[in-house]
Amino acid sequence: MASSALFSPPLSLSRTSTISAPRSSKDSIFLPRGRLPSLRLAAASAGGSPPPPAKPFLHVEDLRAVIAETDQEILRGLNLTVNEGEVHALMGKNGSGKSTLAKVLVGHPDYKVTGGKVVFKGENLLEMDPEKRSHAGLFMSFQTPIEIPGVSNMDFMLMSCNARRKALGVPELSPLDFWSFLYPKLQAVNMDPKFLNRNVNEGFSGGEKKRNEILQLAVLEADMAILDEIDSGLDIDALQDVAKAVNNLLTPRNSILMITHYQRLLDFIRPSYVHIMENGTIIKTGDVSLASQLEKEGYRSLSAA
Ligand SMILES: Nc1ncnc2c1ncn2[C@@H]1O[C@H](COP(=O)(O)OP(=O)(O)OP(=O)(O)O)[C@@H](O)[C@H]1O
Repeated sequence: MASSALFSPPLSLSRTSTISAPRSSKDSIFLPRGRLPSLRLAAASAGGSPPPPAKPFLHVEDLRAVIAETDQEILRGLNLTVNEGEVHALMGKNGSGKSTLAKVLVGHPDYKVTGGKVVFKGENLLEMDPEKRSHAGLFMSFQTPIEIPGVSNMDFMLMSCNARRKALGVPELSPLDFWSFLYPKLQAVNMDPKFLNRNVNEGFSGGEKKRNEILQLAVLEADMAILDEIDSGLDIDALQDVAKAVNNLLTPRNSILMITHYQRLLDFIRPSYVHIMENGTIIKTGDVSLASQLEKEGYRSLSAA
């Protein structure tokens, strides 16, 4: 199976077998995800019943990983917890290990885990093969999405969708049913249906590839999406379309870890937390103001060194 099929992930069929249409028509681009923690606190201090405790989705503890071929260590004792319903942004200088973390989490064979643990929805993620991770609800959108010559986009999405349904014991969709399932998602991503007849990502522009990644995410209904620089190569309209589509997919029961270099993405998809990575570990965590500080003062102001 093509690697992107292995790493492109799954849906939460446990909660619904279809993705609902965009929640709000009038552009939920600016959904206040970043306010999740403070809303919890506000509810508690207002004397209402305390909100249920946050449910950990992804728990990474002291994670160490090397490049399989050379044994060069890239992840050096990384800790991270993403709870259900949260959006986390991961920032950091070039080469700090952000994409490596993402690829290690989905089980990319270029890397070997040498220490630590990763629990995803209560299960040991590191014991699962990449396909099982996908079926468990983990999705990764690659920084440079791969092309799959000879496989039409439509066939690829239908196969990926039905592979997960099969794994979860949910009835597979016929091509006709799949079209009804897919059409609102195409609209949410503002993508021309003609891209479905082309081979996966073949000849797509950078922006078209990113939209296609988000369409895959919508089709697979992942519980947790790791989005590696979905903003790179997008013009401002495409960035807004993609951000809007991502926001429309967000519910209180799924989570996002998005890797980015730029605050502008965080203006559209508001994170609950921002983490700064350096030299294979997270050196600082804060709210979205960390990204503003970076924008103004650069990484030198935050460096652990
Ligand atoms: N498969 C590999 N083979 C060789 N070196 C690798 C491999 N994967 C990662 N590296 C190296 O590991 C380091 C971290 O790379 P990674 O892509 O994770 O950084 P990043 O923080 O995502 O960078 P950027 O912001 O530039 O995308 C880099 O020095 C990179 O060259």
